[in-house]
Amino acid sequence: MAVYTDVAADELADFLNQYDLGELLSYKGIAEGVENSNFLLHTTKGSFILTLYEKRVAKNDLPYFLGLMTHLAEHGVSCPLPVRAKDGEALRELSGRPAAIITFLEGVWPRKPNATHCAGVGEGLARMHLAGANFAVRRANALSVAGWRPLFDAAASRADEVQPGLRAFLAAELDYLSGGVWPDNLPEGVIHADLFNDNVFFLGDKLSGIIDFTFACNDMLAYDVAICLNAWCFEPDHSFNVTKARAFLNAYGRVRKLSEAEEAALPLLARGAAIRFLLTRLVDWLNVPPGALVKPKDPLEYVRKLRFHQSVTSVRDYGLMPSGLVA
Ligand SMILES: Nc1ncnc2c1ncn2[C@@H]1O[C@H](COP(=O)(O)OP(=O)(O)O)[C@@H](O)[C@H]1O
Ligand SMILES: N[C@@H](CCOP(=O)(O)O)C(=O)O
Repeated sequence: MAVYTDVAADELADFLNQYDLGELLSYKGIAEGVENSNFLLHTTKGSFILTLYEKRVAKNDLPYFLGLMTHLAEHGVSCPLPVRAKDGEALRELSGRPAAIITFLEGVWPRKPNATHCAGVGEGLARMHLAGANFAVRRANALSVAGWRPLFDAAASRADEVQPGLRAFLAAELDYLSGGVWPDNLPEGVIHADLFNDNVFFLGDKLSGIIDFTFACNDMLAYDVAICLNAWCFEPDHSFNVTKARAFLNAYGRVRKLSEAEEAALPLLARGAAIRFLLTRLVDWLNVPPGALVKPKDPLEYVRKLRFHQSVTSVRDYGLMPSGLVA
C-alpha cells in the first residue's frame, strides 16, 4: 500500500462515527505497497486497516473483493474481514474515494522468504483456490491478455528511457502472448492474482494470513501459481531458485494437484504473469503522482524473470517431473 490521498484527523473521526469502533486513539499512513491508500487505525476497540481505493480499482468491483474476503474467512482462509458500519454497509466513501475498514491481521510478511515460506504459500494458495470454489460472484481478470496492450500503449513511448530496447522487447512478447497461444481450457476459479510476499503474513515459519484481494478475480488457477513462482522463487540477484520452486509447487500439489495440462502450461503462464507485472510497474514507474507517499517497484526485475521463462521448455526447470512427481 501507499498513501495517495491524505485524510485529516477530524474527517476521520467523523467517518468513524458511522461505525461502532469506539474512539480514534491514533492513525498513520502505511508507506508499503503501491496500489491504494492505507492507514493503520488504533481505536478504543482495537486495531484496524482503513483503505481508500485508488487508481486501478473500479468501484463496481469493490463488493466482489469485500464479499470474497467474507466468503474465504467463512471457509477457513485466514484473511481480513470487512467491518460493517452501523447501517450494515462495509463500503463507504471518504475524502472523495471509495473506502472500507477491514480487520487487522497479526503476522509479518517475510522480507527474505525461504523455502519453508514458499511451501507455506503453496499450501495457502491451494487452500484458497479450494475455498473459493463455491463463491457465487464472478469478476473477469481485467489484467489478463486483453488488458496488457493498453498498459503497453500507455508506456511504450518512454519505455526505452527505462532500458534501451525495452519497447521492442515488450512489443515482441506481447505479440507472441496475444497471438493465440494463451490457454483457454485450464481449470478456473477465484484467484488472488497478487500473492506477493508483502501480501502473506507469517508468525514464525507458519502462514498466519493472506491480505490484499484488490486484484482477485476469476481466472485460471494455474495462472495464480505462475504469479507466485515469479514473486517467491527468484533471488534478489534475480536468479531462479529451483529449491524454493519445488517446495512451493509440491506443497501446492499436496492440497490441489495440478493437471498435466496445467503443468505443461506453466512456462507460458509464467511469461504472461511476468509481462503483466512488468507493464503495471513500468506504467507506475513513469507516472509517480507528485507528493504521493509511494516507492514504485522496479519494472526491470520482471524483464529478467521474463527472459528466464522464455528459456524454459519444461516444468522440470521448475523442479517438477512432468508427471507431477517430485523431481
Ligand atoms: N488486514 C491487515 N492487517 C495488518 N496489516 C495490514 C492489513 N492490510 C494491509 N496491511 C498492511 O498494509 C501493507 C500494504 O497493504 P496492501 O493491501 O498490500 O496494499 P495495496 O492496497 O496498495 O495493495 C501491508 O504490507 C501491511 O503492512
Ligand atoms: N505486487 C505488485 C504491486 C501491487 O501490490 P501491493 O500489494 O504492493 O500494492 C508488484 O509487485 O508489482
